[in-house]
Amino acid sequence: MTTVVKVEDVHKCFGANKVLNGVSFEVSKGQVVAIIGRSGSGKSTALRCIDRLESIDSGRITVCGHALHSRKLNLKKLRTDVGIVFQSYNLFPHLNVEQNVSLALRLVRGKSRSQAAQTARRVISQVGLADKMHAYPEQLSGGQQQRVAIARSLAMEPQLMLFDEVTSALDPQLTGEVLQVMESLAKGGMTMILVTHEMSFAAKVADQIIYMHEGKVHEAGDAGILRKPRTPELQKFIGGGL
Ligand SMILES: Nc1ncnc2c1ncn2[C@@H]1O[C@H](COP(=O)(O)OP(=O)(O)OP(=O)(O)O)[C@@H](O)[C@H]1O
Repeated sequence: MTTVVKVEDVHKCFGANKVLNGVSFEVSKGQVVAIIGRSGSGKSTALRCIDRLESIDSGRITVCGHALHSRKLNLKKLRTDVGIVFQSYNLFPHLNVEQNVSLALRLVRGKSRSQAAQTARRVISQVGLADKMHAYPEQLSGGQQQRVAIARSLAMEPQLMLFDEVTSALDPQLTGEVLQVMESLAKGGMTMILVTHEMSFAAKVADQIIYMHEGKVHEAGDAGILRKPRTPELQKFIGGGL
């Protein structure tokens, strides 16, 4: 199986705070990996290192064939191969949905206005917002705005999608509609890494669960580790069950 992400013995400090303390894991093409763990365990930092939004102190990370430690790293190509969606949507308020999604296609991918609009319409329909094509962000719910943010990433045709707690700011109903889009992406074969607090979603969709604890991969495996955790730390984290 093709390896899309290889993280090897990664260490990272913020000042005296050791945030990643020897993290290693691999993600194969088409796999969905959920990173779970307590607040402050280093989940988001690990994810951000994969897109080179954070640099690392030691270790190696290879993503979609890009060696992130290489001096020859093509950051622009890395960023087009890897899509990342955050908790905050960061849409342009003065642009409508179609324009928000097509902007990067024109600026980064150099597509013509009509080519970009065509791709935008396809991915906006994919996230279930065909009827909101000309709406402005303020006219959309949080869940709809988050789906636009996902569409914006999809438009770049990434090989890997990273999701950093994308439903944390949403109420349960809106969370459901965003998770549904993520689930359909997973079923479509997209390689995905998600940092999430949605345990039942992780159990349902992820091929691999990574439990981070104090900057390390403390326990990893398929969804079975959520039903039968081996370590007291993961048992305690899951608490009363899914
Ligand atoms: N840019 C930064 N500068 C300094 N410290 C940071 C920075 N980013 C993260 N940290 C610290 O690194 C530690 C891990 O943060 P990180 O966001 O990776 O944790 P997390 O497991 O994703 O937590 P949460 O679930 O609350 O988002 C925390 O102690 C945090 O304060």
